[in-house]
Amino acid sequence: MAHVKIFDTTLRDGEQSPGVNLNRPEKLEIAKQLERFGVDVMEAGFPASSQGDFESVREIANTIKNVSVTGLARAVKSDIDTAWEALKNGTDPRLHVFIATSPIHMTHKLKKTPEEVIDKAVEMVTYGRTMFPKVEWSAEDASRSDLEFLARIIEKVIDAGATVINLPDTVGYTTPYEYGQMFKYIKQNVPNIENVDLSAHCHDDLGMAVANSISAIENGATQIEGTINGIGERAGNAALEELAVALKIRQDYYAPHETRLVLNEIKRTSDLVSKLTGMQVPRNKAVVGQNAFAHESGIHQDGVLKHAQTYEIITPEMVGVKSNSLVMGKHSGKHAFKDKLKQIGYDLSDEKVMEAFTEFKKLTDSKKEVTDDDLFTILTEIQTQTADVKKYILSGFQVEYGTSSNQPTATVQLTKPDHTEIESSAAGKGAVEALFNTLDTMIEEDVHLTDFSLSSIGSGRDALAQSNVKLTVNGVEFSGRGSSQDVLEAAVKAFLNAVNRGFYHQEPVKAQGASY
Ligand SMILES: CC(=O)SCCNC(=O)CCNC(=O)[C@H](O)C(C)(C)COP(=O)(O)OP(=O)(O)OC[C@H]1O[C@@H](n2cnc3c(N)ncnc32)[C@H](O)[C@@H]1OP(=O)(O)O
Ligand SMILES: CC(C)C(=O)C(=O)O
Ligand SMILES: [Mg+2]
Repeated sequence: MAHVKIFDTTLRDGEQSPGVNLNRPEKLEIAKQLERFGVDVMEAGFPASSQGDFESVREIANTIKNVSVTGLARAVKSDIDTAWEALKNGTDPRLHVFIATSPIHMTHKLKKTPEEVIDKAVEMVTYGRTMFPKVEWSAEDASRSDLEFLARIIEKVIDAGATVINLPDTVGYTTPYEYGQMFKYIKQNVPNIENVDLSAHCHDDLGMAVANSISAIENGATQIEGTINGIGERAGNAALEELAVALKIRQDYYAPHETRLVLNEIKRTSDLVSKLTGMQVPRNKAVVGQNAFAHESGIHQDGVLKHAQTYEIITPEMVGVKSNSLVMGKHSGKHAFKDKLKQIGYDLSDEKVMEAFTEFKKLTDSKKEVTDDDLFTILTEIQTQTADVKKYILSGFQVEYGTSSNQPTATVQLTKPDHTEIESSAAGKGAVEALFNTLDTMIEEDVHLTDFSLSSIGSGRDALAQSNVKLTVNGVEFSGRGSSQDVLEAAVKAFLNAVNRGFYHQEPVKAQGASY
């Protein structure tokens, strides 16, 4: 079997999704899960882009031991120096340096001639290799580049020491046939290409990212870059879970290519990324959507009952979808609880286990059966929350509303970042709007709501509600999430979570590298 290496960029290109802003504990939690999932390389961020990103990349590189951690850099010396500072203590540090090679990018964005771009690429790869044992070089917008030029620059950067050559379809423009032909051309026309890994990086603007990635594999790519749930810049990147399952299910066709991903970690990885980024997975999404294994119509149900494979090509078990085991409840004790945490993949400090146990017990007072999904939600909150950061904290709220002529009115009590207690009231067309209007009057930053959603975790009247909010704080978009058995409380928590991220991000006196 030929091993196709998987380069995950959820924490870099994935985080470039508008409105997604992960804090340090959240990034670390995703990084740990990517390690369990078995990716070969993870791109933890773009260290030169901000102090927060630098700190996150450094912490991930220092923590993750079984995966090579990389960080992105422009063809700029100071970006490369910063990347080295962040990555140098990692187990297998590698640099990912890029420069655009298409006429449109070189002329209008970089304002450089093709020869200048070659010189810069060679200079920066050479420089990167003075520190990094491995250097990936990306030809940004490769799919719209001149092939002869591409071959020329690739040969030179390999001579300069690049160990991986990545050919991105940066704007999701190419088709599977064209993209495959580009890989074939490079294999045939770059004499030293056999010395390096050849990588594909696809975007999904025309819905072809996974198909393009597979075409690249068929034409010589040895590494595929993508993200969990396909999140990323604009329409996103190639969804790694789809790629991995496609290679597995159609191994009759794609053999000898296979990944080393642990397929039954797919569901947990997808859930974690979705929860922490606030990017909900569409119900009908391949492999991880809620409907991916649901059969609604009679003929299909009949077929599945008679023989599952009539309509089911992937089993839920293969990707780690479990039927909800409702074993935790009011009478469960600490031992069973700790065991359950391990089963659902959480390794918490003793202090956090106790915190989680208290939350769990609180929930069992009002909810008969606590599902794995409920626990996952509680644990994710606890594992990624940050203490000692200045923020708005909800003290309480009341809402008066009904369907008659009364206008819904909310009263909210908050503790402000400077620890003063405030209370305010406002009305709205509905209960949520009344609450959000009230919060608006209390928060000093300029806040505008751009998106709000509510969903239930599991089913039943007593299910937990999860809310996701996107809003702008002083013009910059932030997302927030909150969960509670009460839908209004979930909404308020999500609103404040987004505000606090914005507040922290923009606070001029924020501690360098602290998380929000
Ligand atoms: C295809 C991709 O996904 S590329 C990665 C995209 N990701 C991001 O941009 C997120 C992080 N980016 C950032 O935080 C900021 O853009 C920074 C810190 C990197 C740079 O910020 P600024 O210095 O304010 O520059 P700004 O973003 O406005 O412009 C980018 C500059 O980098 C240059 N540039 C772009 N790509 C490259 C490259 N690969 N190598 C060298 N220079 C580059 C541009 O030409 C422009 O230069 P100019 O200022 O001389 O015109
Ligand atoms: C930085 C590069 C690899 C990128 O994300 C792209 O070209 O899409
Ligand atoms: Mg990209």
